[in-house]
Amino acid sequence: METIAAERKASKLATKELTYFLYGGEEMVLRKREIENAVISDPTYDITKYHYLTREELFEQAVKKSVHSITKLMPELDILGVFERHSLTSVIGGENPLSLHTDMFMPTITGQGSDEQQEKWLPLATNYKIIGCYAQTEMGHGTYVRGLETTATYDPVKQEFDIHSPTLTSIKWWPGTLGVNATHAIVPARLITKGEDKGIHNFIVQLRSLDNHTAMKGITIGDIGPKFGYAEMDNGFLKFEHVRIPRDNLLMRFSQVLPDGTYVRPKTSSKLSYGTMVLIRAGLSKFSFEMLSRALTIAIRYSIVRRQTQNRPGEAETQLLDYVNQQHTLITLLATVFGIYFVSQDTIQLYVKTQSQLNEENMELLPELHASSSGVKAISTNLASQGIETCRIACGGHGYSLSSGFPFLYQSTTPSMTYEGDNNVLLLQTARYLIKIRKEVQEDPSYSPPDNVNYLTEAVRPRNINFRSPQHQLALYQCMVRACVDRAATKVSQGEKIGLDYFDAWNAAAVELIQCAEAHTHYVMVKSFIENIDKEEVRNMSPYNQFILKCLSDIFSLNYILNKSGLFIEAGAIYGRELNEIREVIQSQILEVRPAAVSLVDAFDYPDFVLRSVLGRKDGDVYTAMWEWVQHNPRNKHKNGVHPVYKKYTRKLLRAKM
Ligand SMILES: CC(C)(COP(=O)(O)OP(=O)(O)OC[C@H]1O[C@@H](n2cnc3c(N)ncnc32)[C@H](O)[C@@H]1OP(=O)(O)O)[C@@H](O)C(=O)NCCC(=O)NCCSC(=O)/C=C/CC(=O)O
Ligand SMILES: Cc1cc2nc3c(=O)[nH]c(=O)nc-3n(C[C@H](O)[C@H](O)[C@H](O)COP(=O)(O)OP(=O)(O)OC[C@H]3O[C@@H](n4cnc5c(N)ncnc54)[C@H](O)[C@@H]3O)c2cc1C
Repeated sequence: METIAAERKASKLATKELTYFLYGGEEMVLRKREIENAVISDPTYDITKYHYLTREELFEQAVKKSVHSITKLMPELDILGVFERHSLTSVIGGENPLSLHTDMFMPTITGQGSDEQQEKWLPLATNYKIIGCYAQTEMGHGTYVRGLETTATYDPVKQEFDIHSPTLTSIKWWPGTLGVNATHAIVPARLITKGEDKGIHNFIVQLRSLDNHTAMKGITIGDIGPKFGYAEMDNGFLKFEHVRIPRDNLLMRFSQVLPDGTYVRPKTSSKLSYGTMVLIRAGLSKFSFEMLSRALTIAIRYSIVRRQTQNRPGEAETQLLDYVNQQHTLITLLATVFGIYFVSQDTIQLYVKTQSQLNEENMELLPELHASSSGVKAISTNLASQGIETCRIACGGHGYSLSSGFPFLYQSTTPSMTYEGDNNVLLLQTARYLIKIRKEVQEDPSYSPPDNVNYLTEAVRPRNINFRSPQHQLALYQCMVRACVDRAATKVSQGEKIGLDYFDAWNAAAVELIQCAEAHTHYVMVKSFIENIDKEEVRNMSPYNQFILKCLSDIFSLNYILNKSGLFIEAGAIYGRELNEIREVIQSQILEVRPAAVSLVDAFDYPDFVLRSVLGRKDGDVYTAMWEWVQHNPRNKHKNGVHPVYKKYTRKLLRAKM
């Protein structure tokens, strides 16, 4: 305990200043803490036995907490804003089984419902008179949205849609909040009118009775069973047998079906019906930051408290975080988590800007938003999931205990690599955009690419390279990414030249395409980090805080160059003989950050209650906490300390004559 206190005392980081920066100011932090304290002091949210609960107990407790927070805490705390709602959800922790209602059901109505439809449905949803979910994925299709099989056939006589699951594979499968709690769903289905298939459109369908919650006529519904994690979420299945809904349950902001069945196409883009997925993708980079920063808070604090091996006679055993390998592992991840933070801020800003333009029917930024949100979602969820597992491994055996907090963080983060669009598929979407921009640059000399794709016209290796220079780092990335995009585009065109059709040529280049999208997204993240720490808000910070952020930026930028040095060398950006210098810069910056490590994770401002970790306690009293935690283990609670399996099985073995 004294070690971590001593490290805090010795750290020169202005922790509070960094916390206020990360959360958007003192007022936000104080409000966050007010909400946290209200939850922590409410016995409904007690987590003492959390890790010992069964799957059904976890689910029931999660629903209880979710309903309690909606009915009691939100009114009491006058919670209205997104930040406050997020603070409440974060401190309650676990999966919020009703989250798809606010995260996807309501935003879809807001984004794709007509004014009349919003007036009808949003008050019901806001006041929880209905509970919604987003039922897009089917047993046979998740990625291929255009291939969804559920049909919505228009009947002009009754002015209704007939919603039907024509095949086994068309059964909706995976949607959260669906299995037990939802009364309604957004159902993407094939709109068929006048015998013509108009493609996927979004419909509102009632699933369960508002009187007794039984399934509506023609609906078969339930929970899909145990998963890798997500025990508190009722991911469900949903089968339609010619379910009838009124015509105006088709969300009609962009396209309509008239009473006689005439289809009115969207004036702008059919892809606006994908808008909710883009919204969630934009937010998943912030989610990735939160989950990885929690894991790092646990791992860094434990690595300061934990000592292992006496390396000099008469001296104390060495702190884990004083082993250079441990420093390299965790401090490069600290750099990564700040990289994710900055790019998540930029992505959300791009989403808001695009959304306001879309409201004026200006589609200009939509392609860039789709490409950027796809790439950033893919890379940030990859980095967070892998980073959490790395943090666990860095904490040895105790990291593998549920009491460490890592297993929950990992099982709660890793599905984000799949949901809201599989990461490979999304990176291919980013690649599609890059190849298209490159084509425009080649065909139109007057065309200037978007700022984040500027390497297509600006990539030059600087003379007398200085690896500590942000501008030089960016120039190296520009050379590398340009080469990756050229390589992928060349492979596609080579395929076409030998007579492959578009799909085969594209598919043959899939690995290079994903690689160029990944490289581009890392460039975007490095650029975001460098540009954000050069902004006035950071420049007004204490000099030491600025210095540490610059060290982290260098580490984030250079560590990727080191790990992907083959791409940079192949692009002529760096030479093999320069790798040692890069290693030395990284190592020196890690050593600069080491004394500030405990304060950097303190700045994330997670109460122990949120971390749910005996290893990550702020006071560092790990072993006491571990001993207290095991007292709750039901397996140790049997009479005389003898588990029933002894009498049932083990005793026979011990007494058998073999
Ligand atoms: C993979 C996708 C995007 C393919 O969509 P598709 O319609 O087949 O389009 P194309 O690949 O042919 O591209 C045509 C054109 O459209 C542009 N585009 C595609 N998507 C968007 C978009 N969202 N916004 C704007 N523009 C878009 C694309 O760039 C092309 O433009 P060109 O100019 O190049 O022609 C699609 O099938 C897809 O998104 N698949 C993933 C499905 C998914 O994300 N499912 C999530 C379900 S909800 C969920 O998982 C919930 C989880 C719970 C939780 O979050 O807690
Ligand atoms: C925890 C969790 C919660 C979820 N919640 C919801 C929800 O609330 N609502 C909802 O509608 N859905 C939900 N989903 C479903 C999720 O959106 C889908 O699983 C996801 O879109 C991936 O689709 P898929 O499972 O069909 O995978 P597939 O599309 O079968 O992909 C499998 C693999 O094939 C590769 N692949 C597939 N297509 C291509 C291609 N075109 N090019 C290259 N490679 C390809 C992918 O890279 C991937 O690795 C959830 C899923 C999970 C795990």
